Amino acid sequence: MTGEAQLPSPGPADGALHPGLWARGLSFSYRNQAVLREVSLELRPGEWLALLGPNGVGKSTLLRLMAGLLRPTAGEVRLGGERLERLSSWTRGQQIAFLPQNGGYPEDLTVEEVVLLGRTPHLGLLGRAGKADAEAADWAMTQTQVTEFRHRLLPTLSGGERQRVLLARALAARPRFLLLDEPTNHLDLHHQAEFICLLAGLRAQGMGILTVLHDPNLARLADRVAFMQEGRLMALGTPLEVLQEPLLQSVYGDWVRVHEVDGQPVVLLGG
Ligand SMILES: Nc1ncnc2c1ncn2[C@@H]1O[C@H](COP(=O)(O)OP(=O)(O)OP(=O)(O)O)[C@@H](O)[C@H]1O
Repeated sequence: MTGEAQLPSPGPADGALHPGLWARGLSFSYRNQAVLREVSLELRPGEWLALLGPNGVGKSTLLRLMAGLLRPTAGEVRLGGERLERLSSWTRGQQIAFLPQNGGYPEDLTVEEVVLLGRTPHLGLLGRAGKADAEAADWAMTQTQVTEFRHRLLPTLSGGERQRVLLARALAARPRFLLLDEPTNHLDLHHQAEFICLLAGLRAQGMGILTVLHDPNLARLADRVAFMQEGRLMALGTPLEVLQEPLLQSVYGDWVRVHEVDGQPVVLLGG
């Protein structure tokens, strides 16, 4: 575990040194409320990085900054060495897909049409979807098991079904980096397990995935875990390094217990 992340020095070789999506010294305020303070972390290609922390510490804000949807008040985000704001929104959208926590959704489009919206950054000026776009949407619907709903409107789906459709929309862009804010909300245990398998397949294809989660027992399945508290990165490392009882108790209270089972941390409430 590295504790508070060190700022790597910038330079012309950044792209080679940091092929991932790299936040460096990020600070952010909403009006006068400082929400993030000097956060540095890199989402590497092919890894699953889980971001944990209590409510309101700035996790969603960090994801929005890394997606280029907010501008930092200090620090920067780089994609393969290039500053995010130097890239066009098309290029950004092709490379980084973002699933918001409570994003709205179009109520009058079918599942298939919503998933195709994920292809927008790849469409030309005329905005017409072609064969490659249809294939990418089909692939995304298959991955998230929503093909059977393809002709239904979103309001007619259950919360978990809709969550999978919105994940499919993000996947349809076939991005290099996928930023998911509480993607397992509404998912039953079966679909959580399917989601974990899906992430394994995507990582094998080189996709870097950053998920905000509240369940440490899901986060322990990630390659690395980042832990935030009060706008700062408190810990970054393997699940075993980060999911330690003293850290979790200091943040969540004494009722949190961490047991090691087969070399894995298992987090329980009470007893
Ligand atoms: N648009 C906004 N305007 C003003 N303040 C905001 C805005 N969005 C978030 N905040 C505040 O910024 C802080 C961080 O919010 P953020 O949503 O990033 O936290 P979070 O860690 O994702 O929380 P949670 O786990 O509850 O989703 C909170 O205090 C929140 O009230």
